Amino acid sequence: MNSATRMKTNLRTEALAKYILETNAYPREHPQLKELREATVIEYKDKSRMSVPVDEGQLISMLLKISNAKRTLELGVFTGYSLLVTALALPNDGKVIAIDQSREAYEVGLPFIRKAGVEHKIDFIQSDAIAVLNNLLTNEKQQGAFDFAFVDADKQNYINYHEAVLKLVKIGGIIAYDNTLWGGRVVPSSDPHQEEMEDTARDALRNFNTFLTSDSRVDLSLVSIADGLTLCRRLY
Ligand SMILES: C[S@@+](CC[C@H](N)C(=O)[O-])C[C@H]1O[C@@H](n2cnc3c(N)ncnc32)[C@H](O)[C@@H]1O
Repeated sequence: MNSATRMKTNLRTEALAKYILETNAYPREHPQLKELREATVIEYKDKSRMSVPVDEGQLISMLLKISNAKRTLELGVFTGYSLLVTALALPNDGKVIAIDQSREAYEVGLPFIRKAGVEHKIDFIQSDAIAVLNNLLTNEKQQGAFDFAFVDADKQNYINYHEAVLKLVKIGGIIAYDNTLWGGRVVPSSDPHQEEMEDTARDALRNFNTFLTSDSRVDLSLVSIADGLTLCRRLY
C-alpha cells in the first residue's frame, strides 16, 4: 500500500480498516463523493489524506440527519469531501457556511458538488476562520442559530474555535472536532527524541483534549474513528 492510500486508522490492523471501508463504507458512498475523493488523490497525492475518510463521512452524515440539522458551520474545507457529505445530508433548504483561507482546493471539488446538485446549500467564505466566527458573533441573531459545526482547520486554534462556535451552535447542538488523536501522537512517546521534536499541532491537541474533559458546558465523546473525532453537545 503506497503512502497516498495509507489509511487513517486506530484499528489494530490496516486489514481491519480496509475491511470496514470495502465491505461497508465504499459500497454506500455517494457517486459524487467517490469522484471528488478520486480527483483529490490525483491532484494532491499525499496531501489527499487531509480529506475526511469515507467511514467518518458516513458518521458525520448520520449525526446531521439524526439531529435534523438545517444550519451548519464547517471550518476547513480543502477539496470539500466533508462539505459535500454535509450538503448531501442537509434538507433542500439547509445551509452550510464553509470557511477556508484558500479557495484553490475547493475549486477542485466544486464540479462534483455541482454535479451532486447541492451547491445552493453552500455559502463558501474564503477567509481566516476566526475572523468569520467573530463577525458572526457580532450579530445577535446568529448566536445559537446553528445546529451543527464541523471543525477541521488549524489545530492550534481549536481552543479559540471552541469558544466561538459554542456560542454559535444552539443548546443541544453538536460540534465535531477532527483529528483529535493526531495519528496517535497525542500519547507521549517513549522515545525522548520523538517527544522533543517540535509538533505544535500535537501539543495544541493535547491541551485541547485535556481542556474539553473539564468543560462542563458540553457532553463529550472522543470517537476513535479515523484520526479521532471529538463530539461535543452544548448543554447551556
Ligand atoms: C484537514 S483540511 C480540511 C479537510 C476537509 N474537511 C475535507 O474533508 O476534505 C484543513 C483545511 O483548513 C484550512 N485552514 C487552515 N488554517 C485555517 C484558518 N486559520 N482559517 C481557515 N482555514 C484554515 C486549510 O486551508 C485546509 O484546507
